Amino acid sequence: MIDTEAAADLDDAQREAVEHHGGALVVAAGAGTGKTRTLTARVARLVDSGVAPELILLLTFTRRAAAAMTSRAAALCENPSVTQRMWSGTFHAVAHRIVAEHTQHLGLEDVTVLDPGDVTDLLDLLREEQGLSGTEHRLPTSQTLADICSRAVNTGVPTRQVMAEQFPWCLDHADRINDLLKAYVARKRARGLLDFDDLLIYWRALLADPIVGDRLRARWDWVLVDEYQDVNQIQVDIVRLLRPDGEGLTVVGDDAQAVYGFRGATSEHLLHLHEDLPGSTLVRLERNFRSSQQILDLANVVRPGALRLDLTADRGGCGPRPVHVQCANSDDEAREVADAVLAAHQEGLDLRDQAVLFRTGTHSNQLEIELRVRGIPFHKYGGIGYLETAHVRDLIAAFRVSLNPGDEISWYRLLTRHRALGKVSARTLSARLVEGADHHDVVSEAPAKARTALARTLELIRAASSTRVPALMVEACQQAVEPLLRQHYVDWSRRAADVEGVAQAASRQRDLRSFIAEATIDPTSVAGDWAKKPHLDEDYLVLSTIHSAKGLEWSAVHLLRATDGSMPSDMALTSKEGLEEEQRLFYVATTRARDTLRIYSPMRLPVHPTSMSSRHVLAKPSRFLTAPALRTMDAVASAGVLAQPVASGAAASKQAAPLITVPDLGDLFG
Ligand SMILES: Nc1ncnc2c1ncn2[C@@H]1O[C@H](COP(=O)(O)OP(=O)(O)OP(=O)(O)O)[C@@H](O)[C@H]1O
Repeated sequence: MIDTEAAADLDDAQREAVEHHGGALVVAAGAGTGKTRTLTARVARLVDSGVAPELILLLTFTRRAAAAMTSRAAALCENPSVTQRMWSGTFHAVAHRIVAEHTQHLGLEDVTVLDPGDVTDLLDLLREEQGLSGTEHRLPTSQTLADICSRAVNTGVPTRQVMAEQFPWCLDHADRINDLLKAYVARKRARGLLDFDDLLIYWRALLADPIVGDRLRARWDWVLVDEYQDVNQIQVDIVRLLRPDGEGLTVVGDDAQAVYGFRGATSEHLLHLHEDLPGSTLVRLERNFRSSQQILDLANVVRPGALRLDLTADRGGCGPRPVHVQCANSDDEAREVADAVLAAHQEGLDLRDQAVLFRTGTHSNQLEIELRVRGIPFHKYGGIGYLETAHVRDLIAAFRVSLNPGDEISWYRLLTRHRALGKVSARTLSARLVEGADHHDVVSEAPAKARTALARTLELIRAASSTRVPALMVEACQQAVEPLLRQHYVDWSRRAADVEGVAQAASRQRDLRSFIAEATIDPTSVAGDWAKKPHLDEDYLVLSTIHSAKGLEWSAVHLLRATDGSMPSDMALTSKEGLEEEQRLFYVATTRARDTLRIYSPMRLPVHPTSMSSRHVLAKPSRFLTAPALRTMDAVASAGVLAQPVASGAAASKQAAPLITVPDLGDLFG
């Protein structure tokens, strides 16, 4: 037997968590204190002590985290079979596996997962059917309706209350919205379609059933959950149903890093679990192995949350204090960042060990231009969402109709990719295809201009459906979608490699259905894994939203737009919860840095976040940069600020006016 603790290099508190026996274990830990390492070592330790990997379930927040932790645990306990035998994945991926195994119990013929794009397509389709898409009924967008529905389902709060609290402008339409959402639920049930929330609801329902629930509980003796602060109520219920008395349960989290309130998560779940399970043990990790004490001094001041954790740096020595850089405007901010990145690079720090973080994708617009002009390579993560993976989802839609011709939403998606087919025709024709209409008839019912392309698509989909060999099926689907996508996306050349990559990965699968479910559940990471990414040996600067930077670390971190309205985002200013979540994001951002941290506050910003317009407003430094926080930092004025003439009183207030007035050309469009 190998000594897993020694192999994992643990400190006393981490070792206590790894070796814990009996009763539930709640590991409450600050940033950089080795939560991931502790969880991984605990898995390795269990296997090492003779637990069969099949009896362990590891639930994580992303697919990538599950894969990384499983392979690290396998390496630690020198048992490669762990990667195949242990149950691990995101809540949604595991839910899909369980639901797919129990279709009969749930009265489902097949499991078709709707991704968020499919959900809005289905809502669009229902609005059309109910005559609600005309301009006389100005209903909120389908995206807003989907958000209201998901919020209600995840929190158990009725839609009317959700609207009153979070979407007050929708209240005038509450009855119509509720009718539409009822129709949405009925259609999903009738067609066996499951959105992401349904996956969890169905899993919870299976666990709540006395017979099936007992069988499922007996499957795992050990349940370990990462990032527990980000679970929502349904996930809490699932965890509690899996381990009702807490025996064999380990949860790990940090209440100050809960940043998924918009998905119904609340930072309180972590502490509630400890309170609700009297026999549970709470282990606190406060020793930080990532950052210098100077960075932690700031992090400790900005850290919110009920768990009073004070981080202490494990590493000795003294690092530079974080720097607060006051900039004249966003161009000046971009120049300052680029200068600092290049200076550090010249001193030997790789670009990839430096990162620029921001609250929202648009905050890096000016910086991206600056980096291109200066020839600094960069890669941007996060904030891309589903739009960026649309082409991958198009290919997946072709796979889905080949496997299940009753998948109306995927037909609809595929048909709308045909140039001469509008939404109305696509809707009518997809309904015909679902009925099983002859493909020749469907083609003859299409608008004349669309017939040739449609005939070709349907022919290839028929070929794909008629083979059982995954590689042949994938090839036919790829042939079907490529010409459509080439016409549909202006930036096709950028997207082609993703489609090729995903097709190749799909053709290697033995179980195409699971692959499709996984790609539907997590298209960004699936596309990211197979799509063209920078080579590992390439050096590039990382640009990332704070959400996407969670769990990561760099030597140097630059945090953009620390101004009120950007961070906290003005969308969050109206509610206490919203503001608290922004503060947790600020904490996540500051704790990503190992050695240097620079926080930028431009004094004026464009009126519209995406525009390069000449209209600017004055911006105040973020309210999170309180006096105690600033005392832990050095203040620096950017070159742009230093170059400005000193202004005071009335002159200073004039700074709200643009520096250079550009004609707005509005008269041209009168
Ligand atoms: N006992 C230890 N000895 C040395 N280094 C450690 C130890 N535990 C963790 N580390 C290192 O500290 C850093 C942070 O660890 P890890 O990513 O597991 O922390 P975390 O708590 O998940 O962080 P966060 O919540 O901020 O993302 C990593 O570089 C890790 O290798």
